[in-house]
Amino acid sequence: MEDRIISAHLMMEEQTMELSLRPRYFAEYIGQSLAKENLKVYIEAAKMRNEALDHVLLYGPPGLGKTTLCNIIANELGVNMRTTSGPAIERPGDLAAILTNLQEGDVLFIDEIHRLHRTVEEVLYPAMEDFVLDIIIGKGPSARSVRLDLPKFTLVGATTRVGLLSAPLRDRFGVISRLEYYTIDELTYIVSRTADILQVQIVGEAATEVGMRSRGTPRIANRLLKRVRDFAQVKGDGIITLDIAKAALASIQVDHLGLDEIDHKMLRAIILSFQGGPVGLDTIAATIGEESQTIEDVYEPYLLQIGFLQRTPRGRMATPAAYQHLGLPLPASK
Ligand SMILES: Nc1ncnc2c1ncn2[C@@H]1O[C@H](COP(=O)(O)OP(=O)(O)OP(=O)(O)O)[C@@H](O)[C@H]1O
Repeated sequence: MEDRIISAHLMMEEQTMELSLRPRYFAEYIGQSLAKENLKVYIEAAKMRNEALDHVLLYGPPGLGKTTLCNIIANELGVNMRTTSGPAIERPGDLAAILTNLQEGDVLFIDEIHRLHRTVEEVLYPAMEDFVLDIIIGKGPSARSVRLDLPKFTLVGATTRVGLLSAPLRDRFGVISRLEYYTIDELTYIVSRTADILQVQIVGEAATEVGMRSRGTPRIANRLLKRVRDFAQVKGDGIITLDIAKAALASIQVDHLGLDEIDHKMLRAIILSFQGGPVGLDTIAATIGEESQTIEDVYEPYLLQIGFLQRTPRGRMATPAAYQHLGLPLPASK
């Protein structure tokens, strides 16, 4: 019981920390210039017309700042943001309750929107398009449909899997933005900014080192920084130097490209157990004991991005660069 209370307390601490690290306005949101500049225009235009912003779909790998960007959209519009997620809305009635509680102009954020139930999705179509809700009252022959007007709201959907969105849902978003991996410079800046907020001193080279190993992802950059800070506190004098950063990152098994134990296990499995592939995702998942979905959403996109993995119709293949990174000899046939 006590453990549960402590872990709940820790979770709250973690969440509060997360909130304070989140940029609140565009000016603090680093990178993603294409998405950001376009959104600024659409927001400005919507404000000038005194209208709700068109619905926005944000997609890209986890941790790139979709939730953060949605927060910023709401802040810049000066409206409230309601947050929910695809799997949390179990029945059409749940969605109806959320929609009828919105105020004019509000932003409704649906994370993992690709996981909406089909029946819920159908309620969402007229809500997005005409701001109405069609609800069925009663059952059998006496059932009738009642139409309710909804306040004009902006739906911001986030997904790591845009391909899984049904075409009718995707087509109802007026703005579709893809978030990209961040550059090392951007991540260095994010690390320095977070260090400032956490009131920890970090030398420039150490910030770059953490940035370089963050797989292009701010959430990972912030997580690594917190771990490096622990090492600096316990093993050093609290200041994060390059040496401390390198030693800490080596201890937590994050290599110089940001690959961790699971990336290594996955690449080794493809190379050593399946001669470099092609091998199916489920087979890889079973071999290394990870969920296929986690591999597909979290690990694979970065390995594809850095050219260590290739997706072919017959499965995943390790590239020569992956062999080289792991120090494994390339077979003559490759
Ligand atoms: N552009 C940015 N500048 C500074 N910090 C950022 C930026 N984008 C994200 N972050 C930080 O990274 C963390 C993760 O961002 P966020 O939760 O928005 O990611 P996400 O893409 O919504 O992930 P998920 O889709 O998995 O929820 C946040 O703590 C935020 O502080």
